[in-house]
Amino acid sequence: MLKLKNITVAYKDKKVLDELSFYAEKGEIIGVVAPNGTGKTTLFHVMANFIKPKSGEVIFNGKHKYTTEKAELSIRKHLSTFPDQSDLFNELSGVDHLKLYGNMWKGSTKHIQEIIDYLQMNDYVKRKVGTYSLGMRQRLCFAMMVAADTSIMLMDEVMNGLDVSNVELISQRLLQMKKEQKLIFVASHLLENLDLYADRVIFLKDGTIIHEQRLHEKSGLYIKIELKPEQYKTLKHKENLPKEHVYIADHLFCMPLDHLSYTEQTNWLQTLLYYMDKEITIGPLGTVEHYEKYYLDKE
Ligand SMILES: Nc1ncnc2c1ncn2[C@@H]1O[C@H](COP(=O)(O)OP(=O)(O)OP(=O)(O)O)[C@@H](O)[C@H]1O
Repeated sequence: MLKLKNITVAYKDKKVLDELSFYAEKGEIIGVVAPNGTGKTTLFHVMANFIKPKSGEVIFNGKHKYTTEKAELSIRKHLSTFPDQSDLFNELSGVDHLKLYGNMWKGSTKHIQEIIDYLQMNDYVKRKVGTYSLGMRQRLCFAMMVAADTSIMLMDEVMNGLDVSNVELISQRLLQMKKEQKLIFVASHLLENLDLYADRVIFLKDGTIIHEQRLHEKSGLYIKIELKPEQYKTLKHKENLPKEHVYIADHLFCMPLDHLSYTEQTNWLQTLLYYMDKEITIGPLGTVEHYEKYYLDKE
């Protein structure tokens, strides 16, 4: 559905994206993760044609590219981007904004009341946006995307400034839209939240995708335990650790369980229980752990 081919973007001589390639299908939610200033927004701006890459191309449905104004218009009918809070009109109401997006993309406003009900916006949606809190504005921005109802949605920092119950509400709606075969990109710093709904999480570094984590495929199980560097050193010295183990960001030891017999797994658990301070968990490496591995580890 959406292909990025060898995308390079540079601001002056600083390369932000470097020959980045990627393919995404409908019905996917893709998390985009990286520290501040790495290039997530730049990537979204290339996909939306707000920035022309120095080289490379964006291809929709195998053929449409941003080559002419006409081609861009036909792509933009199917693609919406998360509004910036500063783009909202303070003198208009939330309903006005939803009608605007509904009319512009879907050519209808009939579906808007359901969105208002779902996102629990009835109390304030008729008021001028200038009176909204940060969280109310953010919810409105998400509601505008839902009103646009496009097949591709680029959501930059969708969960910013939202409380726990709103994060949950929006997460559930994202899952519903995925079922409707939307392709949704979510750039977020709420890493654990991505594990709830993303199919894949891509990690950006040095202008490219350094890791792609597929969340719904069966992935390896690990015993995970917090260890101080001295404890890890002792463990390493005393035990014959398998080379596949990982020690992340000087605090988390992860011991792979795959390929071990039941007895070996039990023995390792007993060994590690000796070091337990807080808790031992068993599970696959999640987005948080990959993040720490790629961005917080020194080597
Ligand atoms: N118009 C611009 N001119 C010069 N440099 C820019 C411009 N826009 C972005 N950059 C630089 O490109 C890099 C990537 O910025 P980008 O906004 O894409 O990062 P990000 O990963 O979205 O960050 P954040 O998590 O803070 O939103 C940063 O170093 C930024 O300073």
